Amino acid sequence: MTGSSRSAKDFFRPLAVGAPSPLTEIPARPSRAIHFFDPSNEKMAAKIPAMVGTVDVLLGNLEDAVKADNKLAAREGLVKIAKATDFGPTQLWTRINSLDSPWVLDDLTTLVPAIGGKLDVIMVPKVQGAEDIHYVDRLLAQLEAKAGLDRPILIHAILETARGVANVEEICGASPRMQGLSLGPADLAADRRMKTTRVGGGHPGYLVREDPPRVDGTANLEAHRATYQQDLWHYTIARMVDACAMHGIYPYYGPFGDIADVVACEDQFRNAFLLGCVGTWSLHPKQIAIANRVFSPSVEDILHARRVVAAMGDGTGAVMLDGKMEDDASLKQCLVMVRLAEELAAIDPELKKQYDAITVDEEA
Ligand SMILES: CC(=O)SCCNC(=O)CCNC(=O)[C@H](O)C(C)(C)COP(=O)(O)OP(=O)(O)OC[C@H]1O[C@@H](n2cnc3c(N)ncnc32)[C@H](O)[C@@H]1OP(=O)(O)O
Ligand SMILES: CC(=O)C(=O)O
Ligand SMILES: [Mg+2]
Repeated sequence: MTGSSRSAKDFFRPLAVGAPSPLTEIPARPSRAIHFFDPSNEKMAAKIPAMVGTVDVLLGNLEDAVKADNKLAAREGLVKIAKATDFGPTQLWTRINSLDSPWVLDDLTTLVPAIGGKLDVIMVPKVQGAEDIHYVDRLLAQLEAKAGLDRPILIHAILETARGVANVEEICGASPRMQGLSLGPADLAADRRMKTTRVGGGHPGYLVREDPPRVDGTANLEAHRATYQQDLWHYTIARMVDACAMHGIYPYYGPFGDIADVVACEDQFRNAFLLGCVGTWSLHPKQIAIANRVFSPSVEDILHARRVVAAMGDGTGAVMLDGKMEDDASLKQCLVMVRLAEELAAIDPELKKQYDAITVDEEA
């Protein structure tokens, strides 16, 4: 409840008479790829029904990347697609326009009555602090009550301003609707006055160089020295992950704009996965497979995790496995993997087959 002006006993009370009760726990629904589409782009929109079941989240984007002249068409297009499509296991999200824009009020007052029953999560861009979440929270409660919705729509915030990063913990704890956070590297870079011009990913100038070799104690500054590119986003992602974990919500990478560079995209996604993110964005259909692969634990990882679980028995003490010590803390890490695999297997039959084929030899 950090940063909220509500007292502890009021935190889970609905913010409007007749609004659905807030959730006390955010469900861990698989969301490896949040796939963006522009509902005003007829060609793109026509592909969406066939993508149901192939991606964990479909997100109708109304904000940046949608032309100002197309804002109304995007909103109406999303309503049309949502009404006409059975999303089955796939979640439907939207990214509304920023809270200071001329479009956001109509976004919310149109979408909630029209398709609120189908919308799982509303992504709010350029969130600066808890006050932005409080505003959306109350408005959603009023709109949900009016529309007679029986479950609350969740909120996902994009971390894309310096103030937002500084306030990350209070943003995560601002409402029981908070589902998660995504990194917004493009707007964040601009807001911080970083000197990059890319959408996510690394930069060749952001590096460390190995020390010069020394000859008789003297540095040879003419010698070749390897350089290692560093991750521009490590600090922000690490802050996001901690803030989300602290509040029981979910962190995500964000967009990787170099669509052609699938290798660097995979690396960036994997760094985020290893640091604790549960998913990422996909801007182009070819990024979906990358995200699904990266954000699903590998068969090798699950085999190892299950072996540790089997070897640890009741989960206390310490054992040796393959020459390494395993104990209560490594068991907990393995259980994170095993539980994630179970959640993913429940919605991904191909992955289920792979995980089911793993046999754990308890003597090994
Ligand atoms: C910083 C931020 O805010 S990031 C979030 C905002 N940005 C976005 O949402 C961008 C979403 N993606 C896009 O707009 C597009 O993918 C672009 C502009 C990046 C590339 O588009 P194109 O040049 O058309 O890509 P490309 O030619 O490879 O497309 C191949 C096919 O996939 C379709 N396609 C492309 N992107 C998508 C998508 N996101 N969803 C569904 N279909 C798509 C195209 O319509 C095309 O269909 P076709 O084969 O029938 O002609
Ligand atoms: C994700 C996003 O909106 C940004 O990078 O600005
Ligand atoms: Mg942005």
